[in-house]
Amino acid sequence: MKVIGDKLVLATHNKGKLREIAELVAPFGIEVIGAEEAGLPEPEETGTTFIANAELKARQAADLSGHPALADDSGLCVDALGGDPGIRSARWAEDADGNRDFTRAMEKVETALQAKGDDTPRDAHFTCALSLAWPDGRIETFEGKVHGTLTWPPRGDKGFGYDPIFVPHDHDISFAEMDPAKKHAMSHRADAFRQLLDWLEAQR
Ligand SMILES: O=c1[nH]c(=O)c2ncn([C@@H]3O[C@H](COP(=O)(O)OP(=O)(O)OP(=O)(O)O)[C@@H](O)[C@H]3O)c2[nH]1
Ligand SMILES: [Mg+2]
Repeated sequence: MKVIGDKLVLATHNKGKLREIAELVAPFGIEVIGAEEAGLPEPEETGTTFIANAELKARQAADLSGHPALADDSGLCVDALGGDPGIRSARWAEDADGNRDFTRAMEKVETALQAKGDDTPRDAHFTCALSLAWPDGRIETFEGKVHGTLTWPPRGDKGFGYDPIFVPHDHDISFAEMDPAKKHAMSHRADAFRQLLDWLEAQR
């Protein structure tokens, strides 16, 4: 693909995301390198929006690696919790030592929802900002979403993160019970990726 070239850094340290993005990129025959493989540090996510954090991760990776870099900032936004955990979705899973445990993070979400009362709506969405940065300073960012409801207890062992409690609209199984190809066809990440592809197509 001409605008990208033949090498793309996937600027994420999250193995679940890395697997999903590599699968989305696979049909285009571009060689991908993960952030760890490229020896990139994990930047502090100081932005206050998904877009700002995706852009800072992509910019740092492109500058340090000298290759175009694609970064993803994403999270679960729960309506009744004012959009939390939102951009702090990874941090909600961390203990005092910074180790992540998503069983605990899902329990935190459920506890916060139950504290609001039995009739509290369980609507939620995932957001994903994908940012593509080039070493020459160009940057393009796209934001995708998928809406659904939260189920309890967690169901399924596929996917990653909060997938076991998220049931997308018009479905009755969680993202973690779904065949990965099916999640890829409808996820927030797939939505953002489709917009990125449309933009790339228009550049040719
Ligand atoms: O169930 C899920 N299904 C998904 O499809 C999904 N996408 C994102 N998330 C969660 O949202 C946070 C992102 O945080 P985040 O963007 O900072 O990523 P991260 O810190 O894990 O890696 P990096 O890309 O920053 O290196 C992390 O907690 C993820 O588990 C998801 N959870
Ligand atoms: Mg992160």
